[in-house]
Parts: sequence; structure tokens; C-alpha cells
Amino acid sequence: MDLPKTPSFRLDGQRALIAGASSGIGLGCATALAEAGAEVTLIARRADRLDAITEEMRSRGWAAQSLPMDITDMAVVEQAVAENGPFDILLNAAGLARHSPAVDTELADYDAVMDINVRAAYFLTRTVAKGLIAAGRPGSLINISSQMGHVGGPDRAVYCATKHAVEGMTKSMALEWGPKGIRVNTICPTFILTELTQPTFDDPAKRAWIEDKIKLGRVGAVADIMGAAVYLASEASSLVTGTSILVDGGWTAD
Ligand SMILES: NC(=O)C1=CN([C@@H]2O[C@H](COP(=O)(O)OP(=O)(O)OC[C@H]3O[C@@H](n4cnc5c(N)ncnc54)[C@H](OP(=O)(O)O)[C@@H]3O)[C@@H](O)[C@H]2O)C=CC1
Ligand SMILES: O=C(CO)[C@@H](O)[C@H](O)[C@@H](O)C(=O)O
Repeated sequence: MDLPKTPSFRLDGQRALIAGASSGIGLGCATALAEAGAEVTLIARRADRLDAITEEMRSRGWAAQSLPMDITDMAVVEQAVAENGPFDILLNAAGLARHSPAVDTELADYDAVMDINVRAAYFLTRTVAKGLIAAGRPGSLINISSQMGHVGGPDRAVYCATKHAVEGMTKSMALEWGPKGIRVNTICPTFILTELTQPTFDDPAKRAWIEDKIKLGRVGAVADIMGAAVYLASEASSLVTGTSILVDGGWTAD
């Protein structure tokens, strides 16, 4: 008797653009996509880090190039995607957080977090989509949102607003581009130990709050996000669009 064919999680022949690839979740996802066979192009501002990462990837036999840039500069992004695309996969992990009680939020902090987490994410996603549409190719576009795109967090009104915005734009883009075979999804991590969250984890009261909220009893690691990235990028998720994968250890189930 024939058994159903398991869809492939391999990404051979796929071209992936990873933003925020110089550290943390972006670096982890870039590694996972490259190991799964994708040719990866890495974006971040720290060129020295990207060069070291691509060198290490190439030494493992993976195809990798670095493309240092600030993704809040839309003209630079558009030119880079035009010259180096089209990309079959986008994994956008570039992001920022600045926390304060809502009554104390400074306008400059509000603008900085909105600029990268929403404005840059929006235009990067649509720039990659435009390249795919022009080439008549399908694709998988993934933004790293957050569990904070589904719930609130104390002192995190601006950050939560940006991640809820990413969830909304994902659904709308998925509706528009679904007929063209372009899927759009988010991954929503809980607290993962990275450069971004180190100050939060260094505060014993905040660490205790996190450990209490994550029902699986441990804080997150970058490796916890890597499998979701490969799944959403691959044909294994070919009927998945306009949604999010929560990798939150049970936080939002509470
Ligand atoms: N860590 C966590 O607990 C969680 C994180 N997230 C989200 O995941 C994403 C990644 O966070 P995390 O890995 O923790 O943080 P990191 O600070 O480790 O990584 C952020 C990445 O974004 C890049 N970046 C920041 N600003 C820009 C810019 N203007 N242009 C290009 N690249 C930029 C940084 O590179 P460079 O400085 O070299 O430019 C870096 O590679 C963020 O969107 C965050 O909100 C979501 C849920 C949980
Ligand atoms: O999204 C997150 C957790 O779900 C993290 O990025 C944090 O909010 C982080 O910004 C922090 O609080 O340190």
C-alpha cells in the first residue's frame, strides 16, 4: 500500500533574505535556513559580524552572502532587493524594544521602535513581494513578531502596538498575495535570551515574572525558533498563510 508522501523541509534551490541576521533570533534562523539548503543573504548594520557569519557558513559548504544596511532606509532596501533578488524566502528579525510606563514614553523612543518594527517591516516585506510578483514566483515571507503581538505586557505599550501591527499587516498581505502563491506569516516567540532581552533577564524580579509565565518551566533559546522558521519557509507549510506560530511555552494559553 502507498503511504502519503511527507512534504520536504529542505530548501535547496531557494534564495532567502534574512534581516537582523547579525545576532539573536535572526542569526539562528539564518543558520537554520542555510543548513536546510537555502542560499542566504544576510542583512544587518554591523558589517563585521555579517562577514564573520558568512565566512563561517561558507566554510561549512553553505551558500551565504552579506549585505550590510539599515533597513529603515527604504531606498537602500529597494535598490538592494532589485539588484540581488528576487528572494523566495524573507525572514525579518530586525527589531528593537524600548520599555517604559506608557505615561512616560518619550516621542523619540516611540518613533524609533515604530520605525524599525512596523515601518521597515512593512516596506521590506512588500519590496520582497513586489520582486516575486514581477518574476511570477511564489514565496514565503516571515516576520518575527512576538507573543506581545497577541497579549499586552507591562511597560511595553509601544512594543506591543508594533507587534500587533505586524500581525494585522501579515493577515492583510496574505489575503492580497495568496492568489499569487506568496504566503505571509509570523513567528511569535516568548522571551528568548538574546542581546535584546539581556537587560530584562538581568533583573531578578523580571526574570521571575518570565519564569512564572512560561508554563514549560524554562526560558526560551534561539534554537527554539529555528524549526518554526524552516517549517514556514518550506513546502511543509504550503497551506499556511496569514497566521502566526506562537513559540511561547504556554504564555498566551493562560
Ligand atoms: N528575544 C526575545 O525575547 C524576543 C524577540 N522578538 C523579536 O525578535 C526580533 C529579533 O530580536 P532578538 O534576536 O532578540 O534581538 P537582537 O538585538 O539580538 O537582534 C536584532 C537584530 O536586528 C538588527 N537590526 C536592528 N536594527 C536594524 C536596522 N535598523 N537595520 C538592520 N538591522 C537592524 C540587529 O543588527 P545590527 O545591530 O547589526 O543592525 C540584529 O541583527 C525582534 O523583532 C524582536 O522584537 C520577539 C519575541 C521575543
Ligand atoms: O517580545 C518579547 C517577549 O515576548 C521581547 O522582545 C521582550 O518584550 C523584550 O523586548 C524585553 O522585554 O526585554
